[in-house]
This record gives sequence, structure tokens and C-alpha cells, in this order.
Amino acid sequence: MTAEQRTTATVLDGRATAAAVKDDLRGRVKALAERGIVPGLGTVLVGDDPGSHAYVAGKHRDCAELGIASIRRDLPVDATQAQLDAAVAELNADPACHGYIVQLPLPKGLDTQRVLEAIDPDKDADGLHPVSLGRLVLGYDGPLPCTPRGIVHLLRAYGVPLVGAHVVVVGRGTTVGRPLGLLLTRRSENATVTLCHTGTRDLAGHTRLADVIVAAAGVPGILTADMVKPGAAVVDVGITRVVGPDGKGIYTGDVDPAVAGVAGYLAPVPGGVGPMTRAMLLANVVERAERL
Ligand SMILES: Nc1nc2c(c(=O)[nH]1)N[C@@H](CN(C=O)c1ccc(C(=O)N[C@@H](CCC(=O)O)C(=O)O)cc1)CN2
Repeated sequence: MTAEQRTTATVLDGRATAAAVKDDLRGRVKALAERGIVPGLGTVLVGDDPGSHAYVAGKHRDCAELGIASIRRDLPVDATQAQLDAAVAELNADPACHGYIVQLPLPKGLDTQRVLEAIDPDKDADGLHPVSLGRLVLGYDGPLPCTPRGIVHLLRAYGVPLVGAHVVVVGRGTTVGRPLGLLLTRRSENATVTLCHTGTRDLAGHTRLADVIVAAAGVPGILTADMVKPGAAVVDVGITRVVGPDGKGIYTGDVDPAVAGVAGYLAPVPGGVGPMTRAMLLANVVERAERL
């Protein structure tokens, strides 16, 4: 491609799209309040990781903005498994809590699988409980993992075709890559998915064939411009915290900035998938309150 043919990708604006989702939810929260129901979102946060603290604070700000009740359980970095189990049991029993999340990753020494399994599947706001993921595999209704749900919503909001499209997902993690593959191959989305990872042989050979690429490997810059078919839609899900030139922490994505010159659409970091993840968490909680 010559320099003249280069375009700048249309930005898939996660902030604007999340704001529209939140506007819709605000009305639904109001309708619930008229029936005497206040949806409640709980968070369990262990330790002092600055990123996790910022994400949890953002979730509680969102709740305040929409009229959702916030229930917050913060535990110290040296919390024991028994203390964490107790916080989870407490939220399972709390009728004011319609759904909650345990912020990941947990500090070393705590058992993530055990904690996720201890969450009442009916209160699984993250859609990461084995029962929720099993429902996704089987195509049953249930809470969907927030980031994959947000990605599909964002692509749809911009009219990016998914039916019959070839989507290459780079990253097989349980929060994003693996469930996204399941979501995109449901009959309603009907995409064809190739699930790659950092060990994939000839990764570029796969990505160059894709109509849509989702980069969720957690490796800054893993997707470069030469790996993208001109006009393809690219979704950056990487959130690696690095130290910026001014010594402050900044987030960097998996997509090299030069990709914007080749792709047709680009969901950037920040401002793409992150705000959608937050909005979908609120949607999962409001939907549970509505079902009740
Ligand atoms: N229990 C969970 N833990 C984690 C999840 C999750 O979905 N459930 N995902 C991530 C963290 N996360 C939500 O918890 C999250 C990450 C990033 C953002 C976000 O909005 N990012 C911004 C950039 C950061 C900023 O400017 O503040 C963006 O991309 O625009 C939201 C949520 C891991 N843990």
C-alpha cells in the first residue's frame, strides 16, 4: 500500500458507546426504583494494586451516577483465604446485593478458582463463574463476561459486520479470549473464530486473513501494521501498566499505533473496550434486578 492510499481508522469510541448504554440503564434503574427495587453491586478487592484500586473506584463511581447501590469490601494485602471466603459468603447472603465481583488478579497465595466457585452463580456479575461460562458454552441465558460482551456491543454499535466474518482473537485467557470465541460463534453473531495465542505458529499469517482482530494477549505492541489486512476492524484489549516518560503509570495496549493507518476501525486503549467493560458490569446487575 502506498502512503497516499493509507487511511486513518474510524475510532470505535468506547466512552461514547458506554455513555449511551449507561443512559439506557439509568432509565431502567429509575423504573426499578418506582417499584421499590434498588439494584446493588458489590465488589471485593484484596491488596493495594493501584490498577485494581482505580478499576474498583470507577465501578463505584458508575453506581453513584446511575442510582445503583454500592457495597464495597476491601481486604488488606495479607488477607487470609478464610477472610476472603467470609467476604464472599457475606455478599452471597446479602439481599441488597444483586450481583458482585471479586477484582482480579488476587494477591499471590489466594486461590482464584476457589473464590470464583464460591460466588453464588445467581449473583455472578462478572459472568466468570463456571456455571455462567458453562451456560455460555451451552447457549443458555445467563450473565455474560463483561469485556467480551462489551466488545460485541461496540462492534455492533459501529455496524461492523460479524455474521460470516472471520474474527481472529489473539489471547486465550478466561476473562476475554476464550469466552469471546464462544460469544462470537453463537447463532446471533455467527462469526467464524480463530483463537490464537502467543505460542501460535505464524501468528501474522492468521491475523492477515481476518476481517476483525481482537488483540487480548497482554503483550504491548504484539499486533503490528504488517499483520493487518487493510480495512479490517481491530479491537485492542491490552491493558498493561507501564511507566510513562514522566515517571507516572500509563496504560499501553497490544496494538502498535501504526495499525491505525491500515485498519478500517480501531478500538484504542484507552477509550475503547475499558469503558465498555464497566458499562456491561452495570448491565449485568440491572438485568439481574429486573429478573427478580
Ligand atoms: N473481576 C474482574 N477483574 C478484572 C476484570 C474484570 O472484568 N473482572 N477486568 C480487568 C480490569 N477491569 C475491570 O475490572 C477494567 C480495566 C480497564 C478499564 C478501563 O476503563 N480502562 C481505561 C484505561 C484506564 C483509565 O484510564 O483509567 C480504558 O481502557 O479506557 C475498566 C475496567 C482485570 N480485572
